[in-house]
Amino acid sequence: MSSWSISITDSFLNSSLTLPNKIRDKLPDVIEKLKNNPKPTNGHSVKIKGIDLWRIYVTHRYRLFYKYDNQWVKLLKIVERDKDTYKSENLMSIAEEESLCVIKIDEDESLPTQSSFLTSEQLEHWEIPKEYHERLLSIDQEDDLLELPIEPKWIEIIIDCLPSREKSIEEELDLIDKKAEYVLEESDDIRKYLQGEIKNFYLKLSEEQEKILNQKNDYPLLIKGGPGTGKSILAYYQTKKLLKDGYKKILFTTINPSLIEYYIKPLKALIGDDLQAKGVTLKTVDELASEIYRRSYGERYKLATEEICLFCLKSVIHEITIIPSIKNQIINLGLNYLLDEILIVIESRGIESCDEYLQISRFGLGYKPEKQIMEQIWEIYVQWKKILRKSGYITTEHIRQKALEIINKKNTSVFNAIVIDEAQDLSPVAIEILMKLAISKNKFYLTADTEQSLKKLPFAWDFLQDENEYKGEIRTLNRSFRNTEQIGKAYPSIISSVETASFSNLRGEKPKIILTDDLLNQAKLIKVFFKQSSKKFKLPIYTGVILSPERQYGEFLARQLSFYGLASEYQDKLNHNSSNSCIRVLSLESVKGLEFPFVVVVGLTEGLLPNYINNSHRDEQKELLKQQRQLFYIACSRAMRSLLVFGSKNQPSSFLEPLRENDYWQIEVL
Ligand SMILES: Nc1ncnc2c1ncn2[C@@H]1O[C@H](COP(=O)(O)OP(=O)(O)OP(=O)(O)O)[C@@H](O)[C@H]1O
Repeated sequence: MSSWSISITDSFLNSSLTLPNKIRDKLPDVIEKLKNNPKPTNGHSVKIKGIDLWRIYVTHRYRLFYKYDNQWVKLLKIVERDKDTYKSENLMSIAEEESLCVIKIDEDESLPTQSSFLTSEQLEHWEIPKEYHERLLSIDQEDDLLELPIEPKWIEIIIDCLPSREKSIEEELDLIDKKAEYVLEESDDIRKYLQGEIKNFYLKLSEEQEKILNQKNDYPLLIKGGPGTGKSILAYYQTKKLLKDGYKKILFTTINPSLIEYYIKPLKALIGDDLQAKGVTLKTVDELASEIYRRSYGERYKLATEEICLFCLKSVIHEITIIPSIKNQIINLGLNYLLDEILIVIESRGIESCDEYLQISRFGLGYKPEKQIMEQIWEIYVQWKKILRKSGYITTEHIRQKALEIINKKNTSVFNAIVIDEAQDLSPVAIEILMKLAISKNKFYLTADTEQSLKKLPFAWDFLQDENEYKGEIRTLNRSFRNTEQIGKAYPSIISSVETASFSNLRGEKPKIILTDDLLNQAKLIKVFFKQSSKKFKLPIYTGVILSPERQYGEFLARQLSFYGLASEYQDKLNHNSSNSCIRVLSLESVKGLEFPFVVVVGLTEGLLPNYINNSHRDEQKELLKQQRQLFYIACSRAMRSLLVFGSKNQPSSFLEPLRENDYWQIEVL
């Protein structure tokens, strides 16, 4: 009876593709043997001297390298036995294998020996789409492969299928060992995968993730954790589990449409292409709220942009009759502060009267005005709303409030379960809408990290705990999977309050900060950084991104890099599209929830990061500074394998100070 579970790596799957068909068919048997007993006592395996690594014969020519521990056998890679396979000393001693029981099979189907870098036969055999063949056949070394504008998945398959040229097999297997593992439920699933019957395998969750997923809860559940701890992953698996448990109508939601777009692929991989048919709705709160609003109030409304809101606010302040000294104080607060006060303090919480406004506990904005001023702000708010309405405009917050009123009146709960990712950026009204749309409050899952809140919103969870009947449970994820150990140690030092989580055992370079005011040289250095990172981690160069605090700066870098021969493109918030053919330059604000192998953050310069908003109160400046520090923290935490930051030499950012005090960053002045 088998007692070991099997996990696999992408490299194992990719290298299985190199196998001739007859040998592929042998894999389930080999895996079954390992399931029964992965130790050399099984009569088929050999331990590699000096390291915790084993190999088992697939056939005379092919070896499967694996590890085992805690009742799990992890299949790393299948390697064809040639002179390269046993480059290293430890692996050289194969004489002992000769006495083992070897599976003898006719290996005629093996591939022809290679003359050029890649051959059409190989590409066909590895099932690389035809459209890429011409470009792939034109290259003559591995480095060129990394710069081809084709989907990263195919480049990774080719790299895994080719014999390693630079690294020893031990080094290569060590790298593979640190990558994600997937669960192979049945030995025969590998054959089904190779025949196209199975498209994906499920990730092997960590113990803490597994525990949260299987927890029986009668309350809303909040899953907290720092960047990269797998909160989104858990949200996907939670959705899958809910379906398995028989829940028919599930809402999966998050903060904006571009993140919804990003989630579609992993959710489909886990659940299937027909999400809607399976009962999973993927929508933002605002999509849901406007659907509800339109059903009652019709389609004839215009959504007020920030510019319109500010313009109307300016005209109200200009025209309103109040004591001049108070008016001056209000003007001194600044239009941006006033708009935040209206949208974040008043509307996002659904405040309906001046009394209520005066009594609420403060959060979000740093500065609390005096009572007299607050009364006038309320008056301005009422007038501002009237002007907006007269001009046919409404705010997103207004739509949410109205939708909530409708839901409260009509009791239109529709979802059996709701999963919310990035809940820290949803307002109390938004969360309340979602709670009301859930038929049962005990199937309500949120993930959040308050250190990653980009808005000045209060954390709706705390608010709901205080003011509503929804008492929930909180669970925390502690292990981060995203970054190398070096990046994982460095970015938390940007915010002193953040504790370093426990990190994956992936290793890389310490992240570098280069201080220079020579922007042309900066573009050249960025190109070198991407080239070196891509080569070091054997990942396609176009998986790298540049994150900029300012559009013009970003556009300049995109132009300059393209000029230096590395195709690059600036993409704004609304125009994100993951490209395989250029380096993307993105705004700092737009990368929440995303991750990239190589990240360059530019603009660590006083005036850019942080960028002071003039005219705001001193307490408010402090809050703004905190927000921008968080933005920098989030940007750096997106980097999976290598991170480079650029700042000014002559106007260094104040955010640099705490980073000089530790040993986690390499700081260089040019
Ligand atoms: N058990 C696991 N094994 C391997 N990789 C994992 C595991 N859990 C998560 N990951 C990987 O870690 C990375 C981060 O996961 P995820 O995006 O879910 O984190 P997050 O907590 O939502 O991060 P953020 O708050 O920064 O958005 C992803 O690449 C994911 O595949």
